[in-house]
Amino acid sequence: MITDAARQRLDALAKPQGSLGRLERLAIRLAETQGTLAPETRPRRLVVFAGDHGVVAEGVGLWPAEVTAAMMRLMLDGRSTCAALARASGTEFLLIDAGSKAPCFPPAPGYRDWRIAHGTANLARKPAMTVADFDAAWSVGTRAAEEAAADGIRVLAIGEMGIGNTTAAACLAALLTNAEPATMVGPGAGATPESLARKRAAVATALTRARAEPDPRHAIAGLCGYEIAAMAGCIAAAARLGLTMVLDGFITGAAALVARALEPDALRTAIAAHRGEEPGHAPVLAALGLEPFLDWQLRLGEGSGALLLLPLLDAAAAVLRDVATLAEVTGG
Ligand SMILES: O=C(O)c1ccc[n+]([C@@H]2O[C@H](COP(=O)([O-])O)[C@@H](O)[C@H]2O)c1
Ligand SMILES: Cc1cc2nc[nH]c2cc1C
Repeated sequence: MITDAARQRLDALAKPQGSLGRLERLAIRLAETQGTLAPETRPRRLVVFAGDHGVVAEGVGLWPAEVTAAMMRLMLDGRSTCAALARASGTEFLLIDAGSKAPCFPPAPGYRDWRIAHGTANLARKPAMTVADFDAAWSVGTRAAEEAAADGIRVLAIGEMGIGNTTAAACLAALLTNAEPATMVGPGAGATPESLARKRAAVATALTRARAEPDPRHAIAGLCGYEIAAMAGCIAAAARLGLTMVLDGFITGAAALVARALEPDALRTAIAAHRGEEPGHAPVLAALGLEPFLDWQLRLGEGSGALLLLPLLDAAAAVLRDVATLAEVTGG
């Protein structure tokens, strides 16, 4: 099995066993995702899925929905954090609009306007989307993964942008881990005590409705976001296609829960980049059974945490590939 082979190779290298610490665990996980002791980390691509959220009308956060479009514009101009970090790590960048309220931007190589709708319904009042729209958004993600595979991408970093999406993610995380809703609610992109109280109330109301829904797809669709559904579809498809995927933060984690709920093998090639500051992220990762590799107090989103792991992924691959074994050195 590849896990044992990778462990044996790392133990045989010209270094004290285990001396590269957690880099060795990353090397093993990377080898597992590609089924080889010579994994590749390039070419690679960051896909950021965008969407807007009707629940913003409840006053659940600090920022207006217009910030989603403003950040998308900045991403396309190459001036957002994720655009800068993608350049710094030699990673292609693609922005996929699955359901934002943004204006139509001019066609650009790094931009796909694959919108299913222009924002979700307010999940505190009614289901966020229909199952048909959920399936359509899932297919947007499938298409993104298939395009990446066709382009020869080996590592797909996955992230999102969407004002209000920590509320949707908190709902999905509570539903799919069976947690108390309040444990999944945090400040997101910023909060006041009042906005936090409104967010807790919105999540509790939506959860009561979703938990009464006998069909899991209906329950999920009623809480979801277009970018979250698209990420879930992308994760499931990337697993099927054998693409190594690097997952970003709390919202991406919630999408991974959705993916696994609908396709049990969806995390076969997934690596969790980091454990972030949002309080629900750690329990989500625990439920996913994924070990986060960075603990850097991140809470940005945009795939930023996934991009930060990529140089370490290069390092892990280089160790597996380039370091001699002790037997080669000693001739034994
Ligand atoms: O990735 C994370 O863990 C993360 C944690 C907090 C906030 N965010 C980002 O902030 C936005 C959502 O925050 P909010 O408060 O509007 O729900 C969205 O664009 C996310 O990318 C992301
Ligand atoms: C400025 C800003 C940038 C972001 N990037 C991802 N989520 C975000 C939320 C805000 C508010």
